[in-house]
Amino acid sequence: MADTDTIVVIGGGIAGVSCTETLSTLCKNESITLVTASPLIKAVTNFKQISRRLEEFDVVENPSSELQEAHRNVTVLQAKVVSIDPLKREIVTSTGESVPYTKLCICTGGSPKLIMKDDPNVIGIRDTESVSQFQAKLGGSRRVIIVGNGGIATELAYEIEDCEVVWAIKDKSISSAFVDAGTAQFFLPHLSGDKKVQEGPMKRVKYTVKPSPASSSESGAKGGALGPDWSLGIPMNGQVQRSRHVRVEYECEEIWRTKNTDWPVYALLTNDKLYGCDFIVSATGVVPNGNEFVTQNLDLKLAMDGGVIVNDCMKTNIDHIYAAGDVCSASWDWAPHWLQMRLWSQARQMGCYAAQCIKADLNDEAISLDFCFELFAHVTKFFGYKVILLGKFNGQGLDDEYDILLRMTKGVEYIKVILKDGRMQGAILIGETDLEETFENLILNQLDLSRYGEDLLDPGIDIDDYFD
Ligand SMILES: Cc1cc2nc3c(=O)[nH]c(=O)nc-3n(C[C@H](O)[C@H](O)[C@H](O)COP(=O)(O)OP(=O)(O)OC[C@H]3O[C@@H](n4cnc5c(N)ncnc54)[C@H](O)[C@@H]3O)c2cc1C
Ligand SMILES: NC(=O)c1ccc[n+]([C@@H]2O[C@H](COP(=O)([O-])OP(=O)(O)OC[C@H]3O[C@@H](n4cnc5c(N)ncnc54)[C@H](O)[C@@H]3O)[C@@H](O)[C@H]2O)c1
Repeated sequence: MADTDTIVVIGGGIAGVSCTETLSTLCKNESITLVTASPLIKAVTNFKQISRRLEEFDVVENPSSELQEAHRNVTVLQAKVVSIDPLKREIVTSTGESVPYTKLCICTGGSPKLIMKDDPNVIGIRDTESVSQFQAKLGGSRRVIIVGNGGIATELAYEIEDCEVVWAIKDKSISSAFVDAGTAQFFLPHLSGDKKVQEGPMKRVKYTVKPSPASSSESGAKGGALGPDWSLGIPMNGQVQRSRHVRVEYECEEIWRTKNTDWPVYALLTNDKLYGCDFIVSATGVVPNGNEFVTQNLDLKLAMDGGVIVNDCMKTNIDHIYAAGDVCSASWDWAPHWLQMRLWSQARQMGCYAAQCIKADLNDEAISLDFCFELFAHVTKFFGYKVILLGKFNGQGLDDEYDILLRMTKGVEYIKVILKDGRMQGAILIGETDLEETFENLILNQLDLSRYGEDLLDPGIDIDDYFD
């Protein structure tokens, strides 16, 4: 049970845990209570900075006792929060327990935005439980349809084996939530045939689930979102031995489904094609759990995407209440080369920064926006390749008034640079290019690169020598 001077954090995902750990270090004399619906909580381990902005780390799911043991001023309460009373400054859990707070940080994540809720033939993937459900269904399947064109769909299209895959996308090219049509071309050969054999170690974050006696979450609440490398070590095999092949249906949506004796479900696409399949994966994005606590009492302002609006101090519109991670919408004036994407790295950064803001607030100190929000930087892996996205990597917000430099070696690497008025605005680096550090600097320092022209990507020139 929390005492009266407690900072409360809601949510045991990466945002909530990062916030709690940072608070514990910064505010040694305060007590901190993490209230989470899930029995397991996330932890970042082996954190390494692979460049100034790109982070490498492993992620584990631990029993909450480990957090309490490591941080003496932290108490973890496994409970679902059902309401927040900003006047009494307390939260109430589903078991009726109330916990007072001095400061509160909402880190309740998001929920999969499914094309059809409550249809057993349509599943989404968010947490460990939903992956188990997916694996079990896939094991007995001959054909699945993937709907959606973002991170999850891209990973599944690569990972699923021994099962026919139909990938139905609204766009003209695959993986459009991350890359443009030109870059997607580089990945197309990997939709069929053997998977890429990894050469050497990958600079990439890793996800591990530690076995724990605890298994069910409170009141059916979902666990934290899966993250980096969630699919590694998770066999994704169907029931028919066959070589990998993904059939992509472009520019269509799934509009209607029915049952039949041959297949558990038939899906009609807007291009008039009808596919029978065993089940449909809806990998169609995330809705922030922003409105979960909105009541007459708690008029939390939400953005158009459903996220809780936060300012550059991670504060919501309600006094003493902060938000971080997938649940929030960053509503400050973004730096020219930053954008919000609901990603693991941003959830961690926002959680840590929210803690710094809370500490500053408690001590009446000023705080300025953390430098991690100066440049968008994401490292991931698609189709077996390391993928690094920097700055305005797709020319976002540049109104098509930019130049593109490209370098591509089929099956090895793909480099795309976005330039405006000769200055680098963003880049996509696929493969082991080792250009991330130099490009980060070039985006941040806005050096005029006009005189280098295409030499900028000439493989015969050691670009580091130019700029370091
Ligand atoms: C399949 C998958 C793969 C992904 N892969 C990547 C990747 O490769 N790279 C990457 O950067 N990002 C990836 N992401 C995104 C990343 O996982 C999320 O952006 C990040 O984990 C969000 O963290 P969070 O703490 O904000 O929210 P969450 O992880 O969703 O955590 C929310 C927490 O709040 C708790 N909660 C919710 N409501 C309540 C309540 N009322 N009371 C108490 N507790 C509550 C939940 O139980 C949970 O513990 C992936 C996501 C998925 C689903
Ligand atoms: N490697 C990575 O970095 C990685 C991997 C997996 C997931 N994630 C993150 O996890 C979260 C969830 O992943 P996700 O793939 O579900 O979301 P996403 O936001 O990456 O992609 C959602 C996709 O679904 C499409 N879509 C939306 N509604 C649709 C509809 N009705 N019909 C057809 N298509 C529709 C969108 O156009 C978009 O292409 C995201 O925040 C994502 O960034 C990241």
